[in-house]
Amino acid sequence: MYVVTGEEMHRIDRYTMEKIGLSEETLMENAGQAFCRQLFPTVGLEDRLVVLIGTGNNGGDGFVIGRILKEAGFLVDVIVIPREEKIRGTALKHKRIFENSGHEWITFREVQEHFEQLLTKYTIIIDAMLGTGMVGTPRWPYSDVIESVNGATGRVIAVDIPSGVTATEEKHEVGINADQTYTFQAAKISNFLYPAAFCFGEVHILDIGIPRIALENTFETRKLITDEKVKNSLAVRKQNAHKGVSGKALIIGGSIPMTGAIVLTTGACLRTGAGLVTVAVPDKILLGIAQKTTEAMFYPLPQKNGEIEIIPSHFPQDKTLSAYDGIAVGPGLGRNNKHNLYDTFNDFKGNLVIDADGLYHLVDELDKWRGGREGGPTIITPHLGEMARLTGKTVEEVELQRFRISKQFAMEYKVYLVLKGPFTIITAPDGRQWVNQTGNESLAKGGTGDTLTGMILGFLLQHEYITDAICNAVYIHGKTADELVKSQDILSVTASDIIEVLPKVLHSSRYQT
Ligand SMILES: NC(=O)C1=CN([C@@H]2O[C@H](COP(=O)(O)OP(=O)(O)OC[C@H]3O[C@@H](n4cnc5c(N)ncnc54)[C@H](O)[C@@H]3O)[C@@H](O)[C@H]2O)[C@@H](O)CC1
Ligand SMILES: Nc1ncnc2c1ncn2[C@@H]1O[C@H](COP(=O)(O)OP(=O)(O)O)[C@@H](O)[C@H]1O
Ligand SMILES: [K+]
Repeated sequence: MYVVTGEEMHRIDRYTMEKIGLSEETLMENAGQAFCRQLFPTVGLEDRLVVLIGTGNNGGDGFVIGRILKEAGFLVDVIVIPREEKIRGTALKHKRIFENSGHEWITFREVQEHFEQLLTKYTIIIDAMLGTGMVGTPRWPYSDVIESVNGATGRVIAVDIPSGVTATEEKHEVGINADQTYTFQAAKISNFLYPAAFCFGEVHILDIGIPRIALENTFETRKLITDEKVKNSLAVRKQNAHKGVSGKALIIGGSIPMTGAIVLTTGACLRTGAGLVTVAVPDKILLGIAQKTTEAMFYPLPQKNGEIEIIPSHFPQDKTLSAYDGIAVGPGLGRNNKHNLYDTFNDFKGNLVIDADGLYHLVDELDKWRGGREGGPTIITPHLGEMARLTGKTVEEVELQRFRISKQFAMEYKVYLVLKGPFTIITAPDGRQWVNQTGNESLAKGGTGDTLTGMILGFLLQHEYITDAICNAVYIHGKTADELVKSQDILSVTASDIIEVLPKVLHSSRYQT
């Protein structure tokens, strides 16, 4: 399942037409047919439907949908919003097919005076006005129609994308608030960017017969993490495994005011398969942490200002770091001391995960990190605020362009970047991206990110491919929240709950059918 911009989708369409030879007319017919196949089980003969049609190919899809619904005997009105003569090209062909089949449509001008009143009679409103070809903000009369539809009571289903929303990382002013969006062939990028994401409602991605090669050959990969991908890529453990080959993890952090974070990271790391976990914390808080992490071992360090110092002499590569396969640094680390992350970890050969306060300190040494470190891969897991700090942008700027900004950063600093939040985006140093769809707002609570860090580290120790490990951790993390809200109020979920249900969710993800 791919995620595309409008421009990329147009390139894919062109490839399909020019290189493969499927005509636009056929694709439009397929799109309308696929839309109706999805719609039919949800409509009854008592429903009153309306299809709102625009000038472009989105409107062309609307004529196909209108024709199929009328042929099937549904009560459906078709309203052309712009002036009729503006309809051209393939959309015009399908308008003629609609008319030649003996069906009638009306113009918006005819009903403009009582349009809002008219909308109240429809139980289903199909929005085929503006698609991925829209530029800027919707002009009149679309602007008024969008407002009226948003005030109507019927179920609103957007064709391909809610009208008014662009398939870009640009801010949109006004858009249809759809209950459902039936989108064609690939998810559209704005589906995962707020506030546009609010407009989409429940999304269904429908196959309209564009061959896979057209997608693979025409844009750089941006994909959804699917249930199937996770199921097929979860790590397995060999029968003759022992703790020494199941991954040795070192988790660095914890401070006097923040003891819980590292407990959560450690718990999650163990629950995702780590063979041995060692926790590096200030000696003064070791005992308290030890009481909560039965299986962990400890690497106590002198505390200064209630925190540890990450400097090469505290973590010598040959005597200490070389014993570990993976390291996570940052949970509860604190911000009082100065650290030297780059020189401490540059030669470390395993995977290095940097989170939370680790990212806070990373900002001070960013220049050194450009191009990546020498020893091995680095994974960073910022939320929007941390990403804003890393890039010197505002949170709003990052939120609007999460894909573009992640990609730029991951490629420049040669890191695997996990930009957290609803629809977490994972970017590899070569620019490939994956979008996660699991999880919910119950995760908006302190400690849930610390848990994710432990899961990422745990999976990195098990998986062959780094991107599989990260995607699977992010997906399972979200799925624990989805599982928890089935029986627990959305306000009540805690980070500890995630660790508690993790074994069950991991098991069910592995064996799901
Ligand atoms: N090209 C293809 O192969 C296929 C395209 N399909 C449909 O085609 C859509 C894309 O078609 P188009 O590229 O024609 O684009 P649209 O259908 O989004 O419409 C663009 C039209 O809207 C007008 N327009 C642009 N910006 C506007 C604004 N701000 N205010 C008012 N009017 C504006 C333009 O003058 C143009 O006529 C997709 O979303 C999808 O629904 C499907 O039929 C499947 C196949
Ligand atoms: N509204 C939301 N929907 C889905 N996931 C969310 C939402 N809010 C937060 N999350 C997830 O919860 C975690 C929060 O991480 P973070 O902000 O680092 O928390 P902390 O630092 O307190 O541990 C991330 O994995 C993020 O993707
Ligand atoms: K639309």
